Amino acid sequence: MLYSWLSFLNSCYLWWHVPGESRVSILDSTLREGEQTPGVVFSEEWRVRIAKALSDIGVGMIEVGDPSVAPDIKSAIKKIVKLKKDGEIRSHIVVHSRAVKQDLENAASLEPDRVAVFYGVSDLHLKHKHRKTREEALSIIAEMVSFAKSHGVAVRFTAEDASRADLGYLIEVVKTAYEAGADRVSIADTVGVFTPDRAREVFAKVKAAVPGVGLDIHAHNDFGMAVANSLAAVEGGADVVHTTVNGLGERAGITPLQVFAAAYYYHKGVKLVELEKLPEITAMVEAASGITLMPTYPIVGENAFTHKAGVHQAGVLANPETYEPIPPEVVGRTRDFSLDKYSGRKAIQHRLEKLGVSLQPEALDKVVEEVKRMNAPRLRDEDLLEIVEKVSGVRYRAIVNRHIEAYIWLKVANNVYTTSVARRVAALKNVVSVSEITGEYDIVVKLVAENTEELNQAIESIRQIKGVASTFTSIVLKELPTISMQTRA
Ligand SMILES: CC(=O)SCCNC(=O)CCNC(=O)[C@H](O)C(C)(C)COP(=O)(O)OP(=O)(O)OC[C@H]1O[C@@H](n2cnc3c(N)ncnc32)[C@H](O)[C@@H]1OP(=O)(O)O
Ligand SMILES: O=C(O)CCC(=O)C(=O)O
Ligand SMILES: [Mg+2]
Repeated sequence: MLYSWLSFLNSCYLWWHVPGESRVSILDSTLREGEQTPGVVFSEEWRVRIAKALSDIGVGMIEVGDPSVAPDIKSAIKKIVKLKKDGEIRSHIVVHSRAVKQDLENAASLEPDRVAVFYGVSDLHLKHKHRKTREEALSIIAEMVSFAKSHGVAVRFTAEDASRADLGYLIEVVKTAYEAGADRVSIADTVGVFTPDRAREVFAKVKAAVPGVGLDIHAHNDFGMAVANSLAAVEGGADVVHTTVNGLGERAGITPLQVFAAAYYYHKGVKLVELEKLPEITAMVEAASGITLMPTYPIVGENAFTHKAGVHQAGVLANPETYEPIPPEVVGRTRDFSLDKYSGRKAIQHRLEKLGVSLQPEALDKVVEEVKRMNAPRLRDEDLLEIVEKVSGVRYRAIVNRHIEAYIWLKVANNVYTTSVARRVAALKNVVSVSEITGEYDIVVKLVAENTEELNQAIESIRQIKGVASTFTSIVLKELPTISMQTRA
């Protein structure tokens, strides 16, 4: 009960990281930028599930798509907005739109919390895409922002390709959008050319020139710097960071939610979302998008908390901080060791102890030698036990039966002499042992059969014995070696 209250308070706190606050919050664009990943389309059902999951982990804003792109996107946005109105989603809902009146009307008609109007502001975009001068663009931006605003929604203006725009002109753009009614402006690094220093500088200068405006960083990952640039933009004055789950998006994608949130926690000590739920949402978006992460992916990749080199493994066994930036549990992960020729005595001994095997130093040395000779990738527990068996001559692996073994628990009817029933059972074919016992049952019988048909017949024969009131059958799946078996070998 206490836990669910704490969890509820935590999610309120996370959700409250919304614009207008001086704190940083996340805008997740998996449903808009993420669906711009080549090969990805989300079904309506996935869109709604992803939106709920993002809200549940405490994302401040969710960019749900552009309804003018396709009918299914519009229909899913309607469902998501309804869930927001019904209180099932707490994040602010943001709808994307070109600076086109018809598109803006379409976006605003869905009654999201905010409409985001984008327009390219670099000379490249102005000349080749929009075929407009800088001055013409300023008046289009002012007109479209105030048009959107007149529909009763909050408005963000996105300065597309801002990182390649002239900084003086970018500041004019931000002022224009702000004065026309956009309380937030997204400074987009559309082709990922920011460096952390430049991102920090641009955000600081824009913020100094237009102090009242809230600033978003939308960082593409073309040179692998999206997370670093987003952190630097925050230092410069951004208070909303755009992310996608698993870093989906155009080309190399944008800032991955999981990596940014974990890095922010490491560097600033603040949890922007419920970090321990990150593996869950990672798997959800992998399933929805059909794009699986490479094992070395930070934070949520399979190897992110797995140690291989013996020196690392020994260090981690002494103190995990030696080779881990944050404890895996913080982000819902667990630590693992990959054993192969790179492992040393400590890691191998540790794994064997976990398997319940304790070796003398000389035997351990032999096992380590054998592991190093093998040149095999990633030993499974079964492989390691096989090596130990080879070295020691002792059987450690579970014995999987080729025939069927079962235990039959019998209840004897009232006023029937238990031993007379036990004797009759003992005389049957397939019976290995019969014991009279205390407790809920009176007799336990061990049976061995070649197949299920034979087992079934044996159980039937037991049931037909006069005085047997009821039976309960347990089939043996695996038999483990006992200390006495190990000593015998
Ligand atoms: C950096 C980003 O990711 S911003 C988000 C980009 N989002 C999208 O592209 C959404 C998916 N796009 C689509 O479904 C379609 O391109 C639509 C529905 C938006 C437009 O389709 P069409 O009308 O057939 O136009 P088409 O795609 O051929 O060309 C884009 C047109 O939009 C114009 N345009 C581009 N950006 C903007 C903008 N921000 N505001 C207004 N017009 C714009 C282009 O100049 C071009 O117009 P033109 O035909 O006069 O040259
Ligand atoms: O709307 C935004 O903030 C960003 C638009 C976009 O996807 C981009 O410029 O890369
Ligand atoms: Mg983008």
